[in-house]
Amino acid sequence: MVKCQLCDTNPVCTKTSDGKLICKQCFIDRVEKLVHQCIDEFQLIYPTDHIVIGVSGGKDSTALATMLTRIEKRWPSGAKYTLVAVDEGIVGYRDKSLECVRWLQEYLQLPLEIISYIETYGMTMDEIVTRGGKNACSYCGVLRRQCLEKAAIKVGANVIATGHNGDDVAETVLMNFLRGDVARLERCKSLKRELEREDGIIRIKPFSLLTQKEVVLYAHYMKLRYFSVECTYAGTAFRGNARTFLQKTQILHPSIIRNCVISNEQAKAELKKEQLKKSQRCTVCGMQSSSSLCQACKMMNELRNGMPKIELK
Ligand SMILES: Nc1ncnc2c1ncn2[C@@H]1O[C@H](COP(=O)(O)OP(=O)(O)OP(=O)(O)O)[C@@H](O)[C@H]1O
Repeated sequence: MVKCQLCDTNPVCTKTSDGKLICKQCFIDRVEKLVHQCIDEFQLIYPTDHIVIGVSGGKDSTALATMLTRIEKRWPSGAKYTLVAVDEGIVGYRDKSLECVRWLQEYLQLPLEIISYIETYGMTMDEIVTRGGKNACSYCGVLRRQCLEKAAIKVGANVIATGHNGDDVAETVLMNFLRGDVARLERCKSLKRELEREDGIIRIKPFSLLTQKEVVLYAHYMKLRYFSVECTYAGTAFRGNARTFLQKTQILHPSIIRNCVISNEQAKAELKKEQLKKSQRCTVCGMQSSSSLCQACKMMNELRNGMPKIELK
């Protein structure tokens, strides 16, 4: 039996990105320390925070909620946590993944808030798709983001934590870079805590420096129950290219994900005045918006009037 290079006791289970052969227990300990260090170094969590963790039932957010709960026990910060799940109304997909969310709530014993598109917008995602419009992900991205904010406001939270991992962030950085979208590159900086909006809701991505592989292994070794089926409406044309490139290159250079995230973090963007959108309140729903009508209200109006501007693929 080859023994773990860290504890010299248990059998080896995996190889770290810096080439160490380690056991299951040391792996769990190592990634929890990495995420704790990231939270600490970039001051992502304050003792007075009430954090809602966006949980979809998928591997990333299931691992995130589990890890934040364990980190809080190992290195108490005093922050408070609530799970929030958005039910987009996708039959055969979200209803199944919500079963995993309910399992997670039992397992972690945290409060859970479920917010749905039907109660918020009067339409399910399935219905939005039948009414046509841009590609489904564009609608879902805007509406889900707003639902998470509404739920955070409802429970009195000031922070939203999501399970985006290093691969997700690096894909977004690469896509924005290839599109030449400097304003978006600036916005996808994931390792700084700053008041993004006037209503005080802060967004944090504590898994930004973990690779997808590390998250999957963590969820596996921790025996977490999660839903691994891809969304019925997933459309990933451009993102898919960035993903394939990063995954292929990562085999030869394991540190590229981390390097990509950190390089973008440290790069100083030259933003033109017109790229800096001033935030105001939507005149219809009152949520934060860059114009007098928020993107969610605009989309819902178009859908209700049968004139979606965005094509569904
Ligand atoms: N329906 C939802 N309800 C609440 N939070 C969500 C929901 N969908 C996504 N999120 C949040 O946004 C993050 C990124 O979502 P994305 O759709 O890119 O899925 P993912 O990378 O596969 O993550 P996961 O494995 O957690 O589903 C998730 O980790 C989660 O924190």
